[in-house]
Amino acid sequence: MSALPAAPAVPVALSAMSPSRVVAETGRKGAVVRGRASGPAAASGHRKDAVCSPNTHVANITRGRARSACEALRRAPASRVAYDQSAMLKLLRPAVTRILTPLGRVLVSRGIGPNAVTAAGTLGTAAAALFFYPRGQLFAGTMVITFFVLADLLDGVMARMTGEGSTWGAFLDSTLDRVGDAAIFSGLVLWFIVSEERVLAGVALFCLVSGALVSYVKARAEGLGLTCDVGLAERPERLVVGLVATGLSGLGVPYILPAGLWLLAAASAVTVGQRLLHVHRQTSSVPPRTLRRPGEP
Ligand SMILES: CCCCCCCC/C=C\CCCCCCCC(=O)OC[C@H](COP(=O)(O)OP(=O)(O)OC[C@H]1O[C@@H](n2ccc(N)nc2=O)[C@H](O)[C@@H]1O)OC(=O)CCCCCCC/C=C\CCCCCCCC
Ligand SMILES: O=P([O-])([O-])O[C@@H]1[C@@H](O)[C@H](O)[C@@H](O)[C@H](O)[C@@H]1O
Ligand SMILES: [Mg+2]
Repeated sequence: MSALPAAPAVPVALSAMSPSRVVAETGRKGAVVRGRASGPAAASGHRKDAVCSPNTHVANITRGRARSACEALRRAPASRVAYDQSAMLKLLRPAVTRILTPLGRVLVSRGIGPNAVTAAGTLGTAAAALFFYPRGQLFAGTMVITFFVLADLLDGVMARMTGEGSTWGAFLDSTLDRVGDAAIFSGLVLWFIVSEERVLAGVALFCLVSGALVSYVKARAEGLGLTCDVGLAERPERLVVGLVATGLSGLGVPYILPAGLWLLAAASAVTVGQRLLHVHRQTSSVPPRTLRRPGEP
């Protein structure tokens, strides 16, 4: 996930930017393309920032790659490019970062690196989900999973703090997230099978698959040099809805788990649709030869 510009991002007359004025700001995960637009957009006093290749960390942005994504955006009609359709929980990131920073410092001072935290977080999440959930220990499982899943925020904090962020770290972080998510929803599927709740087993399976699809669409789009940082239910939203519903159900709250899972299934499906549309809008206005496949110069 990436930090968005502090002020609300608004559509900007990107076509008014000259490539030389497009600057890929790095140093945080999202690269923000900043330009001075002229015309009505400038007169309105709106910020002239557009998130460009937002899921790409500085370590894995080459200037050419950033430029290719920016070019794609630049060619798209401004009115058809949505810049800020992202989910709301990322607004909590600065506060969460402040809270986790002291812990990150302690770990770093003991020689623990971000990749170790990424791996430990995934191992803990997967083990807890596959141990507690199939036994119906939904509250205990949720508490342990919540503890480990927060490592996904801590690793990024540590990477930024130490300047040890790496392309491998970014890749590992995203890949292991898929393992953790799959374990959480597989644990629930197994529990529903054991308790003969076939419909809910199907809904949990749908959440697993659609959540993975949400992430895949974004990764594939970004691999092609496009942007896809949009959607109602990004990973933090999916986790909060899934874990709160499961945890409360474990405490005996009736109907909360089916309600949460159905909500999550619908929100994930909508998010896949939003992302497909976002990518389609970009591709329909970009000549095919400007799209790069990974590995192509
Ligand atoms: C009764 C109602 C109770 C309600 C309780 C609600 C509680 C909610 C509590 C907390 C919510 C916190 C949400 C925080 C959201 C923050 C938003 C955000 O942006 O999150 C993103 C994170 C991490 O994403 P990512 O991994 O992409 O970013 P990083 O910063 O980690 O990495 C960035 C770059 O760093 C580099 N790097 C990283 C790692 C590495 N090894 N090397 C590297 O180089 C690399 O370049 C990276 O690209 O997203 C998450 O997905 C984590 C979300 C956690 C959600 C918590 C869910 C828990 C919620 C509730 C559980 C409560 C259950 C209660 C039950 C009942 C109680 C009575
Ligand atoms: O696409 P999505 O699943 O909502 O969210 C994604 C996370 O799940 C992934 O682990 C992270 O590294 C990506 O940056 C992205 O934000
Ligand atoms: Mg992380």
